[in-house]
Amino acid sequence: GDSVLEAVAGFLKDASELHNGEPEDTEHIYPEYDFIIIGAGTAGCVLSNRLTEVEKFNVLLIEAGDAEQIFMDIPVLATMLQFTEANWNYQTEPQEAGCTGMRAGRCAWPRGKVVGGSSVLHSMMHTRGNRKDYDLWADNGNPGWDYDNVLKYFKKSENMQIPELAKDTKYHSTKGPMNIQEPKWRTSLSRAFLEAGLETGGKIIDYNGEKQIGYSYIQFTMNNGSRVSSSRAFLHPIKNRINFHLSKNTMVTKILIDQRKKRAYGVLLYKGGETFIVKAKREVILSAGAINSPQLLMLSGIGPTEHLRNKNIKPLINLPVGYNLQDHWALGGLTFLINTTDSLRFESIAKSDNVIQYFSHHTGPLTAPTGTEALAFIDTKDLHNSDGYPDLELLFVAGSIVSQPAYKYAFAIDDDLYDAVYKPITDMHTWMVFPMILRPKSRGRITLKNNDPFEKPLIHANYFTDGGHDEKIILYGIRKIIELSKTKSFQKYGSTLHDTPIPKCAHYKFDSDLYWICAMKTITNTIYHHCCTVKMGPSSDPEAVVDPRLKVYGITGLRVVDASIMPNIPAAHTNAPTMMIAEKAADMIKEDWGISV
Ligand SMILES: Cc1cc2nc3c(=O)[nH]c(=O)nc-3n(C[C@H](O)[C@H](O)[C@H](O)COP(=O)(O)OP(=O)(O)OC[C@H]3O[C@@H](n4cnc5c(N)ncnc54)[C@H](O)[C@@H]3O)c2cc1C
Repeated sequence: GDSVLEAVAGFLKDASELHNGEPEDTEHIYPEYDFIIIGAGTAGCVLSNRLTEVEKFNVLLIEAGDAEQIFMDIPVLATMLQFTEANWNYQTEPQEAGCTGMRAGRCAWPRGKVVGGSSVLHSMMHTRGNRKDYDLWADNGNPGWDYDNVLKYFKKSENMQIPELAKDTKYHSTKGPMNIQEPKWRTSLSRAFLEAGLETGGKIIDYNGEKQIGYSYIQFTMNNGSRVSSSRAFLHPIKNRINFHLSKNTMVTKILIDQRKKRAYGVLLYKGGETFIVKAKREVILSAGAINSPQLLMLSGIGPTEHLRNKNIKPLINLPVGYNLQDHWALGGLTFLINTTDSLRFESIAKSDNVIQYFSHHTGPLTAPTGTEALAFIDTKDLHNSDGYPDLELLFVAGSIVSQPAYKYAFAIDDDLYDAVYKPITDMHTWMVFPMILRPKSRGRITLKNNDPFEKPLIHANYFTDGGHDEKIILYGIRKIIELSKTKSFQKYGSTLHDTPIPKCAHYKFDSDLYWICAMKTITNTIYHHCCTVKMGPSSDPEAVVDPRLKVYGITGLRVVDASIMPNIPAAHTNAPTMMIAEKAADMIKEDWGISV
């Protein structure tokens, strides 16, 4: 077997690779740079890499959080990271319909506050979305964002390590910095999910290939069994570029704007107890993510005039910043009990043998990303069209809320609800599927609580406020999952629906449509794809904040490049689309400064 010594050696090697690989915290920040990028998240890391390819550009990347740590790379620990300093720890405001069974009626919205941003907390699922997502962006007045144009940017990041998929060179590449793998270890239940899909008329597909409808194991942003954050893929390789500085533990509190020229000329920073100004010769680029980017714009006077006045901020440019908030969410409690021991449970993962195996060889159950193993994309309006446009995703998990003590806290589920419904099955082997809406019609909003940059903004998720469309999609998903549970493939495990009703919904007949609609509004789970709060659109679009080249309307020297510019949420987990946005933005920025791409 593997020796403890071998594991210790492996651990030390991993730790020093990470420590020596991440760019250092720059000691001397210059008074001026060509470009200042705010936020070292998914987008900020990609941009920093691509812009510093041009030797005459110098770049300062500013990150509020600290360095990435070794335990953050262990895939099975992903959810635990939410309890560290690396999480901004946001919560939604109480709302009329969703999240009512979560603690104080608030859903937890974790976001990465660390070098690598949310790509350090995320579950590493790599999905691009559908051709129609991007064709629609283009049709709505954003030339250059159609699928044929963005495909090359999806490919540019990618280093596809799954051999069968790498052969499809029209859709995949092996030349980019971001490794894509299948995990080295998975439960047998994930195969049951795919087989159940086949039994009920589905197909197995590469959802990042030509067509998207069907069932698949998940492709992950992993290398050799551990996480690849955006920082590992894009910042580590540029550690020694002399035209690149990274400042960690540094908050941008304001974007500075010359009011006469209407030009962004720098940022106000807070680091180590000091406040100071750094100027940008060419551009300030905001990549602080879908919650912090709108917050920082509003703090700087760019936003809805009335709202800014109410918060004692001098309005400079009236734009609908913070509106159009979109997300993917699901019923989080649809649990099936099994009569075998094949699910992923915390106590069986956290065994010393597994830990030793992980650090010796990067294999075993610690390489399983939070138990999410397989998925299906479904077009509920055109079921038999393999080239359809999915509005529903089924996200299979080889466990459930009872599989790991941390889940209850991560999802912020109310104690009484948990005790009534889940405590009785705490020790059982289970699986679940998130019935996840992909193209919601409900729209939320980010607002400021006040004008203090250290105060959290307010998140109005507004789930289920669209008059009934969104709940029907999730309901369809619930019915489909119950159908899958009854197939031979899942009956091999004796799968049965956990049927203890949620007390709040117990006045409806269990398993009736009304019961499930009540359940989804009670145990509402975000899938963490917050986006769209700084919408890209043509000048004729009253909701647009940035133009199709991602420049903020009415001002020069300021772009936004991150998940907040998406006009509509794609039918995808949003990390890969955010990398694509940053790859494309880098080319646009180079072009605009006379560099041929
Ligand atoms: C728990 C979780 C699980 C997820 N799972 C998946 C998944 O499996 N697959 C997937 O595709 N997507 C997933 N996502 C979503 C994905 O991670 C995000 O869509 C993506 O990382 C967004 O990138 P971004 O660049 O827009 O923002 P971020 O990556 O969040 O980067 C923003 C950065 O800006 C920094 N920042 C913010 N404000 C300031 C300031 N004032 N000054 C300085 N720095 C600042 C932040 O600290 C952060 O590092 C998940 C997200 C979470 C939170």
